[in-house]
Formats: sequence, structure tokens, C-alpha cells
Amino acid sequence: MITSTLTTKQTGTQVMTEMVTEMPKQRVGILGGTFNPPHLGHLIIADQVGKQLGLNKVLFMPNAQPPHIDPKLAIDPLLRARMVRRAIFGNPLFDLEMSEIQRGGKSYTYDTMVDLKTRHPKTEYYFIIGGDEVAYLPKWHRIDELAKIVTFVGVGRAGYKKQTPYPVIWVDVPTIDISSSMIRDRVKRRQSIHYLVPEAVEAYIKEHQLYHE
Ligand SMILES: Nc1ncnc2c1ncn2[C@@H]1O[C@H](COP(=O)(O)OP(=O)(O)OP(=O)(O)O)[C@@H](O)[C@H]1O
Ligand SMILES: O=C(O)c1ccc[n+]([C@@H]2O[C@H](COP(=O)([O-])O)[C@@H](O)[C@H]2O)c1
Repeated sequence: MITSTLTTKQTGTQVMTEMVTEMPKQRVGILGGTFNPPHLGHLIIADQVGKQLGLNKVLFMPNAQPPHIDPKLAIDPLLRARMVRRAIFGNPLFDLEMSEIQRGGKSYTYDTMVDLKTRHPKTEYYFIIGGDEVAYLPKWHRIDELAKIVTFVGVGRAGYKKQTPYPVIWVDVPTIDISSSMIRDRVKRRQSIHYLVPEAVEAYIKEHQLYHE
């Protein structure tokens, strides 16, 4: 905010006036996920949505504990976050958002978005979800309130239905049938995951012997 002193022409009196130089409104995408591990499907949807909607940033936000999945299936959040950091490295549109991991416990999106909106009230958030997940929105914690503070962005995924009682912006992205469960399964069976995950993630999985059982 810039405050300047002006002298008005008619009265000659000195008045303080505030020339408020507003920060331009930030439009930020959030790709929340378990990222167990991150794969090319995640990178493609985040990049496509960010560019097609002209967003300032897309934040990859690994959860601490996925709300509706058996937490035992997800490896340590810090390992998942490190893989995400490696996966997004070099793309200036992308950043890592650690607030769910820092908060710990079950990562309900409503709690996270209230926290982010409180810290960044002028930012508009676009919450990106795979088309398969859109069908489950009615089951999300405090979904009616969440729908008022974020805009949902749905992206195509094989076998999804575009039906939801909540407003969703649909963005067309090339369909890529890769999932984290498929990657885990391939590692377990000693099959190649090359070109399915970024090379740095492949190296990390190998180095730390992840998903071998
Ligand atoms: N190939 C894909 N195409 C479109 N959306 C995807 C794809 N993979 C993941 N997503 C979406 O990205 C978000 C985060 O996904 P998540 O980290 O749970 O990975 P996942 O591949 O769905 O994992 P899992 O196979 O373990 O369920 C979710 O909204 C999910 O629907
Ligand atoms: O808040 C909820 O009730 C809720 C229920 C299911 C999923 N989510 C969020 O949706 C994102 C994708 O979830 P997942 O399980 O596919 O990794 C992730 O950020 C989850 O925290 C959130």
C-alpha cells in the first residue's frame, strides 16, 4: 500500500489520501493427492489445467492422511512429498504446498482451504480433481461450504461420469491411463515404470526400495 500527501486545488487544504496499489488477484490451482507415487498423469493434468485456465500457479499438495483411503496403504507423507518435489522440479508453474502434511492427521480439503483462504484472502483457488473423484464430491467433508470457497476443476479420466450437484469447470486434457496403484503394482511385479513416472521419481523409488512389499 502506498500512502501519499496531496494538496487539493479548491481548498488548498492538505489531505492524506491513500493510493492503494492492490496486488493483482492471484488465481491458483491446487492438485491435492496422495501421490503414492506421483506420475505423469498428475503432471499432465496440472500443466494442462494451469495453462488452459491461465492460472498463476498450480500447487501440488500431498495429504498427510488421505480422508477416505486406508492410511496404511500410503507411505510416509515426507517420502511422498520428496517425490513430488522431484517430479515438479523445473516447471515454474508448479510448487509444492506442504500445509496438509504440516497440519497432520486426516487431510479434509475443507479444513485446508479454510486455512489457505485465511492466509491468502485475495487468492482464488481452483481445486483440480480427476473425473473419477468428481462423482464422490457429495461424500466429502463439509462439501457445501467447501464448494463456496473453491472452484472445482474436473479433468477427464477413463470411465468417469460428468454428473455432480456441485459446479465444476471441465477441462479437456489428453486422457492418460496411469495411476499410482498401477505404478505400485508394477514395481511389486518388477515391471518397468520408465516413462510412466519422471526419471527422478523412478530413481527415488529404486534408491529407497519403495513398493517392493
Ligand atoms: N491419470 C490421471 N488422469 C486424470 N486424473 C488423475 C490421474 N491420476 C490421478 N488423477 C487425479 O489426481 C488426483 C490425485 O490423485 P492420487 O494422488 O490419488 O493418484 P491416483 O493415481 O488416483 O492414486 P491411486 O491409484 O493410488 O488411487 C485425484 O484427483 C485423481 O483423480
Ligand atoms: O475432504 C474430503 O472429504 C476429501 C475426500 C476425498 C478426497 N479428498 C481430497 O481429494 C484429493 C485427491 O484424493 P485421493 O484420495 O484421490 O488422493 C486429496 O487432496 C484428498 O485430500 C478430500
